[in-house]
Amino acid sequence: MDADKTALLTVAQMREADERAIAAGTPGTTLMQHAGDAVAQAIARRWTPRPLTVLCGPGNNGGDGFVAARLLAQQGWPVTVALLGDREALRGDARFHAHQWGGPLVSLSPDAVRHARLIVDALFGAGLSRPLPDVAAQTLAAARARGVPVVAVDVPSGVDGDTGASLGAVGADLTVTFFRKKPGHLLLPGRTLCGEIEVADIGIAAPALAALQPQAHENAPACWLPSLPALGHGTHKYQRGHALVRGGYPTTGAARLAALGAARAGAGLTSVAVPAESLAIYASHLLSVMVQPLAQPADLSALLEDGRHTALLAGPGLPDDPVTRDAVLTLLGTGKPCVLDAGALTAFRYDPETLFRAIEGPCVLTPHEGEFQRLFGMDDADKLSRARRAAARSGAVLVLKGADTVIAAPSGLAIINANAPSTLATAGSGDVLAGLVTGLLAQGMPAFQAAAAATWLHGDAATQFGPGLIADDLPGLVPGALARLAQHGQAPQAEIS
Ligand SMILES: NC(=O)C1=CN([C@@H]2O[C@H](COP(=O)(O)OP(=O)(O)OC[C@H]3O[C@@H](n4cnc5c(N)ncnc54)[C@H](O)[C@@H]3O)[C@@H](O)[C@H]2O)[C@@H](O)CC1
Ligand SMILES: [K+]
Repeated sequence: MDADKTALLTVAQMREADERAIAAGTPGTTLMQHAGDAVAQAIARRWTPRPLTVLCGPGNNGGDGFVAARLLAQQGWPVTVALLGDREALRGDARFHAHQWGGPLVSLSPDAVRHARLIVDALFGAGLSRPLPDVAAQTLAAARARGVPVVAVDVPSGVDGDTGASLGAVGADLTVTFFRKKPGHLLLPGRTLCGEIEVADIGIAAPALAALQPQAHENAPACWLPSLPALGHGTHKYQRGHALVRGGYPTTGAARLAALGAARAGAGLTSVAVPAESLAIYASHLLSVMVQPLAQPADLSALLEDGRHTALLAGPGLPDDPVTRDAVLTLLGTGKPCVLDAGALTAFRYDPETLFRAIEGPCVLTPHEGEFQRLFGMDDADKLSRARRAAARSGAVLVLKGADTVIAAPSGLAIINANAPSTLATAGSGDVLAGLVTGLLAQGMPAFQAAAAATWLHGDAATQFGPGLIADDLPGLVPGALARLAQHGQAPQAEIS
């Protein structure tokens, strides 16, 4: 897989890709023919012929629907088209293909799906910017209520391709989209509404992608594999970095999970610096991780003078108090790669600018939604925009966690992760993630790539386990996830930038 395959296009970029392909000599009617053909083929691969109703809208999405209807009818499927609006009102390529349709044509209404055993939703594409018309929502809902499978063209109508927001979408079992996915296929609730997603080639030349300069990607090894640390013959543990985690007390499990994450990600040495009174607790549960007692919070500065640490983590298990603030500012003051999570973020809720000013070296912030809002404030923008804005404001790489984790760099480059099973919704799983990022940073991986790779490994580790997963299991599953990277083949020439 090459990184181009992971590109996500905005609605505007997809329109531009269509226009470029047309300008380069492929007529719009041909692109639409290919799009409808891809939908028909995706259907024929999954279902045997049965009564099919194709719901067509007033734009080009509807045009794709007319093509799919014609091709499936030619293969013997009993097909009815239910049109929103008037055939004579259609324009351009859609008008052309609508006039190629000679089969039954009815007006869109819930009645139109009464006898259907499969529905194609070609009402609206990813660019819809106003709520789905009532009759469209009602017709789709009527089909869903009867349990009839729905195949969406481009997106389930009502899903915003840029944000994943629902403008009254009902959802589909299969979504066939064209050329590349859009962010809305991966961001919630769009991702859930899409069902299975198939990306079809409709004849837009791949080099067109470079001109579009995509700024978002779907997380996959191709995005970061070339900068994943590799072991060579004779590698010494001191060449694999030294991760330091600031542990807390009385909450000790979080930092221990994080430390194990850092070690499993491949840091040559991992240490936890802990309040002296908790030394025995940490030491009795960690064998391969070194435990360093701090008699005074100020001892952290002295410990860091040693200079051999290559990445630093604070947050898991720390309270959001002044001691944590000081610890964070001490870590950031070294200029070394830092990861801040949980209490280390919330400690700056009343004064985020102090934190942002202190961020100078490579830094990764890993908030969940609550921590994000405490630090960056409430904002009703979509998740991708919020993560990008927060990265630009803080100067750090943002990992805005959730089932659709967004990793954003201050430059605006972003990666959306779809590789996270819901079993990760368990206490402590974020601590392990913070540790994985730290372990990769410790080995010299750049912050954006380390954040994306850690998010991928975290999800892939969980995927190997299944139900019943707890955070304690995760560090031990990371080696399997690392081993599976080999299946992604040769590293591509260039990762995203
Ligand atoms: N040549 C191309 O541009 C290609 C486009 N393709 C298809 O074209 C789609 C995009 O086509 P369009 O840009 O025409 O978008 P849509 O098919 O989503 O249609 C938008 C049309 O609906 C109208 N509209 C929007 N919201 C409405 C509302 N709430 N109520 C009533 N009318 C509303 C708009 O004024 C516009 O006429 C893609 O999703 C894809 O399926 C594919 O055929 C590939 C080639
Ligand atoms: K659609």
